[in-house]
Amino acid sequence: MLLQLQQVLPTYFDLSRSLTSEVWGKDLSFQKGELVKIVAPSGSGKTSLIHFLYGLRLEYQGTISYNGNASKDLSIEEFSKYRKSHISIVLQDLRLFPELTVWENINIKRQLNPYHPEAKIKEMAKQLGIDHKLNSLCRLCSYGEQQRVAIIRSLMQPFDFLLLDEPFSHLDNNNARKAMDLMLQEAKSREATVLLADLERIEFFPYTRLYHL
Ligand SMILES: Nc1ncnc2c1ncn2[C@@H]1O[C@H](COP(=O)(O)OP(=O)(O)OP(=O)(O)O)[C@@H](O)[C@H]1O
Repeated sequence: MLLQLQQVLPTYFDLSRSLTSEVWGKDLSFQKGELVKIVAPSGSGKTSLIHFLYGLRLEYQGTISYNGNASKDLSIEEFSKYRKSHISIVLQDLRLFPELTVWENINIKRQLNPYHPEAKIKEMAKQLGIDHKLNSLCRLCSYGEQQRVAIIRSLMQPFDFLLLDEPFSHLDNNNARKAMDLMLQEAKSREATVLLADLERIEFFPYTRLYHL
């Protein structure tokens, strides 16, 4: 399993951005199992990069390919089918269903392509300290609780790549570490690559490769 970025640059960035960035405009490839940290100050394009990698937006020049297949060459349906088994994500804005419960939000994702049995939802919720919220509507949960819901939801499917956009921004260090441990354990069991884009302050991600955006 291989992820390659070739000369990727948002169409709305000046070419000069690739002179200072270790990612924009560069050729990079990531193998299965790598832990990649992308340090990205606000405004450097962190969310843009994560959206491009997940195929949510295509306003970039250059090529992003999974296993040699350029994602821009796939139709929306083809890429969405590919993601269901190969790429999972925690988006910065989470995109939970506010009118569904915590349990429902997680289980909807699980049912699309189950990697874990239903019982795992409760187990993970307990591990991250939100088991008492399983029957609450998501819109009534704090943002930090919702971040943990999005994290657990991302672990319900099979994946080779886990994309994380500031997943711990509303968590205290203790809860962030627990969430990180769970994600690392899940990634390891799938031999998956984790790509974490965040501000400098995440100290405890045991990255194998580090880039400045
Ligand atoms: N579609 C677009 N068209 C034009 N400019 C855009 C577009 N999307 C993002 N930008 C601009 O690109 C820059 C990077 O945006 P992005 O959201 O990727 O940053 P970020 O690094 O994730 O920031 P933050 O950490 O503050 O969330 C910003 O200045 C933003 O206004």
